[in-house]
Amino acid sequence: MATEGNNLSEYDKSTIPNASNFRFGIVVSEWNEKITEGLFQGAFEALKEHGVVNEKIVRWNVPGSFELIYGCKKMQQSYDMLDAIIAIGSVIEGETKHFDFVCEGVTQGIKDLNVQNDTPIIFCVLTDQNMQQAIDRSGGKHGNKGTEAAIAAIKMAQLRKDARF
Ligand SMILES: Nc1c(NC[C@H](O)[C@H](O)[C@H](O)CO)[nH]c(=O)[nH]c1=O
Ligand SMILES: CC(=O)[C@@H](O)COP(=O)(O)O
Repeated sequence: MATEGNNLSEYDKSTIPNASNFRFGIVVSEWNEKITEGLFQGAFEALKEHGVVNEKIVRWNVPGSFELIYGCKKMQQSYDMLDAIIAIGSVIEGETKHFDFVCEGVTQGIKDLNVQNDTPIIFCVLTDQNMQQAIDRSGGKHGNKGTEAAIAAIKMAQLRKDARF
């Protein structure tokens, strides 16, 4: 298992650019709220650790992970000064195939937004078989995917800035 043996929150802090001049958006799904709030806290704290002030972080909530697509699209359109956006969700498998369609839909939708628009969107959507797997990846024994997503957002913001010249 890719995450097994690794910790989502561990990284070499010396390799991360100073993010104090970047602005970030975070769109958070309200489904499995305890998980998504844990992911948000991981992302928020990592951004702050690398110099981002509260005023440079915009948060919107959406009902579920499928709505992350529309929420991120509108954030791209509404805030052209954002350097990157983080999409946070937690999809947990149930009895039916709905899990498959939600996961595939949000994956493809966020991919499309990255292709069609210039503000990068980081995919911080957990797709777990059960609640324990989600707990383990949102501040539990495997670390916090929100932290990983924040670092990815900083790196992509820097790449986007460098690519302009
Ligand atoms: N079962 C989960 C959902 N389902 C809801 C969908 O995301 C969507 O809000 C609904 O189909 C209306 O369009 N969402 C999650 O984020 N996590 C789940 O486990
Ligand atoms: C990902 C989902 O929508 C899923 O949790 C819904 O559960 P079920 O498949 O049992 O209806």
